[in-house]
Formats: sequence, C-alpha cells, structure tokens
Amino acid sequence: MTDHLDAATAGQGRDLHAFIAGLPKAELHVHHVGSASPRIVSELAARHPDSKVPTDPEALADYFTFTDFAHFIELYLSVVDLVRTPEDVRLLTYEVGRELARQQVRYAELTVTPFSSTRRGIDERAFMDAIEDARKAAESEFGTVLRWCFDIPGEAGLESAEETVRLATDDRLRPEGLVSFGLGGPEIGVPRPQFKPYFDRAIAAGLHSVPHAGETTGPETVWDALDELRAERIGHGTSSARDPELLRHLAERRIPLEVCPTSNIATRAVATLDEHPLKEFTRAGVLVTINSDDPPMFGTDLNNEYAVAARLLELDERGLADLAKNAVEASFMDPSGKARLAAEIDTYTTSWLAS
Ligand SMILES: O=C(O)c1cccc(C(=O)CC[C@H]2O[C@@H](n3cnc4c(=O)[nH]cnc43)[C@H](O)[C@@H]2O)c1
Ligand SMILES: [Zn+2]
Repeated sequence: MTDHLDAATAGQGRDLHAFIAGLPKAELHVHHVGSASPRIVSELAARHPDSKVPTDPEALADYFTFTDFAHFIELYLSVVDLVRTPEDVRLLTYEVGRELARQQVRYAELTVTPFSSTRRGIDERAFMDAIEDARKAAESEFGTVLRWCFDIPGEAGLESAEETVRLATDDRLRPEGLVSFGLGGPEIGVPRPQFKPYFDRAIAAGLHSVPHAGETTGPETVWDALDELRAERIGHGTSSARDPELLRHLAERRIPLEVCPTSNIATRAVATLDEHPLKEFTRAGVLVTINSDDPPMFGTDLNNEYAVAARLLELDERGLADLAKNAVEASFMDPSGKARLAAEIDTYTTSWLAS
C-alpha cells in the first residue's frame, strides 16, 4: 500500500489488520479492467509498445495519480486499450479471481464493460467465453465465486447502451454468471434518465439494477437512479449525504450504498478521508457496503478499505464482521449462499475473539 494509505489507517493494532486479512468477505463494487494488477498491466503494456502505459510496475503508481475524475477515466481507458485479445480478457479475469481469493473474498460481483472490448474488435462470443472460462477456473481453483455486472459506459452514448443491453439479454450470448446491469463513467453531462429504456429491458430480462450515481454529481443523480433506473443498490452514492430526505429514503427502503472510500480520494471526488461521508451514512441507518472499485489504480485493496472503514467508523472486530455481513445481505447471492457466508463470517469472528 502507498504511504498515504498507511497514514489513513495508522494507529490501528496489527491485530485488527490481521483480523481483516482473514475475514471472509464479499465485494460488490470492483471493476474488471480496473482490477488489473501492476504485473498484468505492465505485461500487457510490454506486449503493446505503442501504448503510453509504463511497462515498469514500479512506475505505475506515479502513472496512476489523477488530477480529477476526467483524468482518471482517461488513464483507465489507456489500460482498456491494452486488452486486445480474448486471451488478454481470460488472463486478466483469472488473475482478478486469484487476487480476490488472496484477500479471502468468497464472492464478488465484478463490473465488466463488454462494449469497450467489442468496439475494440474483440469478438463478442469469444469475450463471453473468456470471462466465463476464467470465472469457472477461479471458482474451482481458488474457491471464489465471481458474478458479472455489465455496465454501460455512459459517456460513450446511447450506442453503447444499446450494445450493452443487447449483449446482456441475448440468450445466445448472455453469460451464466451475469446478475446485474450498471452504468459507469463520468456523470457530469451524462444524465441518468436517458438510460431508462435500456435498464427497463435489462430488468425485464431478470437483471438487477446497480448504476453508479452521486459519485461526482449531486443527490439529484441518485434520485434519478432510483426513480428512472429502478436502482436496487447505488454505486458510490457519495453525495446522498447532502440530502437528508434521500438518506431517509435509502435507509427505509434498505437500498445499499457501495462505498469506495479510497477511490473517492484518488479521483478527488472527496477532498480527504476525514471529510468522507461514510459515518453520516451509518448514522442515518443506511446499509453501507465497503468496496475497492479499481484497487491497483488507487493503490488499495479490499482489506485496506475495511481498515479505512474501521478507522472512520471506529469499529472493532464485531463491527467489521457486521460490515462484511452487510455486503452479504446486499449481494445478489441466493439465500443459501448468503446464509453460508454469513455463518462463515460469524464462526471466524467468534473463534478469533476466543483465541
Ligand atoms: O470504451 C470506450 O471506448 C469508451 C468511450 C467513451 C467513454 C468511455 C467510458 O466512460 C468508460 C468509463 C469506464 O470507467 C469504468 N469505471 C471504473 N471505475 C469507475 C468509477 O469509479 N466510476 C465510474 N466509472 C468507473 C466504468 O466501468 C466504465 O467502463 C469508454
Ligand atoms: Zn465504480
């Protein structure tokens, strides 16, 4: 982890970090390409010397220093440009599964942007086969269950929405692991309501609605995501803290927020961790889940995000276990999978506290 993150969790006992490292977890907001490890990014960059992405893993931390959200998206797309073949897709996905397993993540919903790959010339059938092949390998070799959220890259326009919903709902293409439908990219200048017809089709096909909203714009975007896109969870939702009525609504309807604290600092959506509204969410009774978003790009991982949350919310082991169980509750796992993972979290915590 980078120095600013060490500082973010300084003062916490080594024991709390060890507890988090072993805690069984679910992750609900983590992007596919945004999870490429420095090793994979540099390997892909070396294969494609026309790219400006550094080939030296050490140089990547500097490369991934963002001036604002738009700069983040620009650099994110430079990594998307490196993923050019179905084998690149398979390797990337398999390695993401390995990294999640290392952190004791038992279940993850990974946000995948198929439009970005198909428009770059990857065959749609080969793309689906690559992610599914990696999903099955990750489950059988590492024990981590992966599920997909296909997201519209909103700034790419309605053409990308049409393509994404087609890929998500065509029975000949739709991958077995697909559970939800999302909307990512910049929010400024990309109003959410225009995507309603595409979300309607995805929902009619049995997918859950999980758009990003309120990451870089105000609470009105979160309302739009709820009212127009029928959001069941909100990606980030940071600006909800500015609207007490919205907080009440989220709490009453138990609509979870997928909070990604370090991401919000790295993209400068929030100025400092101490100004992050996580505590306001919990005080208002909102169901919060903790996530890493694009971990290597933000110099973080899910374990570090739990450590950051423990500091901001002043949590002990039991509080952290409750946070992990929030993600289980908010997930799209079936009831028996939820019960199993919640029980595993309880067993781990009880035996940790007894030792
Ligand atoms: O792929 C393209 O050609 C393309 C063209 C125009 C615009 C876009 C995008 O806007 C892609 C955005 C991309 O960013 C992903 N992402 C990762 N982390 C975040 C986040 O914290 N907030 C919003 N979006 C994020 C998202 O999944 C999109 O795929 C692409
Ligand atoms: Zn995101």
